[in-house]
Amino acid sequence: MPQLAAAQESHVSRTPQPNTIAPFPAMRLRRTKSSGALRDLVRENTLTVADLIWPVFVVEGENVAQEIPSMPGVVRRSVDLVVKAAKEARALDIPAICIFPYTDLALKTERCEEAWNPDNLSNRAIRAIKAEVPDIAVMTDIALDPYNANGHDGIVRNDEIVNDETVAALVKMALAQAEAGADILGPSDMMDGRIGAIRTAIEAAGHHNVTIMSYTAKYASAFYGPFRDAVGASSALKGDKKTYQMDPANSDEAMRLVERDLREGADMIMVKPGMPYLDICRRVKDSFGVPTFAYQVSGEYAMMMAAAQNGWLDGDKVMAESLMAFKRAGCDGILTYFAPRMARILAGN
Ligand SMILES: NCc1[nH]cc(CCC(=O)O)c1CC(=O)O
Repeated sequence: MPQLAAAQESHVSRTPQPNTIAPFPAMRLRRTKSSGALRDLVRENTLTVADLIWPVFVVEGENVAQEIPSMPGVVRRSVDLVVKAAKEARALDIPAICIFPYTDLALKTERCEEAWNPDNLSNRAIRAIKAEVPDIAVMTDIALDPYNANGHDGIVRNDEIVNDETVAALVKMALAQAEAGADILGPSDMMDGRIGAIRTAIEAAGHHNVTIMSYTAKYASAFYGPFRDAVGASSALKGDKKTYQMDPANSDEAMRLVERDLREGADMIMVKPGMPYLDICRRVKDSFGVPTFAYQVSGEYAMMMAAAQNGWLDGDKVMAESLMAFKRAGCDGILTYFAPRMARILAGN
């Protein structure tokens, strides 16, 4: 068991002691289910709008909203419309928005220089949001894939994703994002040593309050397919990401990664994808008691939307149930494309 403090939060599960179970009919577990009021009283977890982080896709242009066929209801927005979306999100009390750029093919290179361009699409979006909606937290993604001719999260040399050179590039990318005004940096690259390197660099640059939410337990998953369409990385990617993202068969390894990232300076930990990895969320929360987040990824969103569009599932209900499941699993918050839709329902409209 890692040495970091054991979790004491209310949402940590506790097993009832055997002597609290009375024999039937002294105990009828249906009693506390017998009305809405009673169910409200005994509910163990709550989902609120404060739990939601909204991932949005940014594209060049003005007044542009492009549909993404594999993510019904999600669009790529030009910077002006991203600012508008941030305003809407803030009006709904969504605390954070996360920026993902769709990069023009012409800007994708093998050295990925566009990633740390202070005026790249992502950094322009961050600046524009912070200028007009200063009280929404802006989260970023740190990985080279949107800028990489190879589609990989790291620099590729002789068919290898080279770790240390990639970390140096990620540090430059992180600094440019912090400089643009990002509140939460989200390293999603899965290189070794990146959290420590980024933390050291942003401290040295004076960004003491810039937080890091590490994509710590990020699995090599087939559930990212629609996202890669959304950011235009599907066609670029050669091979797979198994030499850096986690093996879906592993769970102990995730605990080692969490401990490492916390020691290197991560403020918050993320598990990704979400629904197939709720056991990992629970282990992280129980073992470390630190701010724990899950990313309900594009493929999870696409599955639910496809079934709802066919009339096979009730879209609103599966959305709400799936998000509550993250709270039950110990998460403090969820990155979800459903954020505005869920927020509207939580607000009662
Ligand atoms: N490193 C980039 C990144 N950041 C978030 C996602 C996936 C998000 C989603 O599927 O919704 C990915 C894709 C990948 O690793 O291939």
